[in-house]
Amino acid sequence: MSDGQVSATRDRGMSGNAPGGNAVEVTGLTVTYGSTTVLDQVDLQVPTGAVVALTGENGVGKSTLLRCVTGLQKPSGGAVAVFGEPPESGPGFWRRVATTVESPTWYHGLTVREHLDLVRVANGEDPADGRIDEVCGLLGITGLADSLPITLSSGQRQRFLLAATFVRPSRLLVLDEPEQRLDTAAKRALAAHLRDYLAAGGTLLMASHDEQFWHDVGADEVGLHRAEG
Ligand SMILES: Nc1ncnc2c1ncn2[C@@H]1O[C@H](COP(=O)(O)OP(=O)(O)OP(=O)(O)O)[C@@H](O)[C@H]1O
Repeated sequence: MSDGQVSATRDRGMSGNAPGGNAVEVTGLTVTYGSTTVLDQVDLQVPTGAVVALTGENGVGKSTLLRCVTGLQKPSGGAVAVFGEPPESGPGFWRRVATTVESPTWYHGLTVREHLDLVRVANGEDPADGRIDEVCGLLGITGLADSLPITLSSGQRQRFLLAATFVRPSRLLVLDEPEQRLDTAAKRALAAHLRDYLAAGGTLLMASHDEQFWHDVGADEVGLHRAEG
């Protein structure tokens, strides 16, 4: 491969033939921007119920890979399957997959709580069933319920983004550096929540620069590497 291309290396053991099948299966994924190849023939399997952390230097293509997995970006080549189907194959996809890969646009004038109510209702769930309170509690944003998103600090906004993701029903979480901008206690709480999500049968694919964090979540590391010249 030439400079600017990457390969994926599984640094810890992970079978591509899990009994429950693969929640995510990426085969020969290639992404080019003009004459620059960012991802070149990348393969990745995330077995159902597993947790994988994509790691690697800035610009190596982690977010690009995650966008392709969620169907938010069309690859130049290769194939992606999520629970056996191409991503974004219909509204049902977003009932199974929740992601922070693209930040949503917030509605001016709606509070944190009102946004979370909206997400819950749009997904056919009861906003008063206690789930929002539970998620806000674990992320430490209960006291921000009446705040407008524009008034939040960067770390508070990250907690809010995670909350809006966690109140959606999902079987697969695709998270882009979920630990970013969080303080130490919030990172620990987030890691504990993600472990609970996995214990309940969920699958997690994330990008992360924080080794302690992805160790705490119990992730298998898959390193993306720029190829030598
Ligand atoms: N729309 C675009 N047009 C051109 N190049 C792009 C575009 N989006 C991303 N890139 C390039 O693709 C490469 C991979 O970007 P990506 O955001 O996937 O990296 P990353 O591994 O997630 O980086 P970081 O660790 O900094 O978040 C970078 O060199 C980036 O400049």
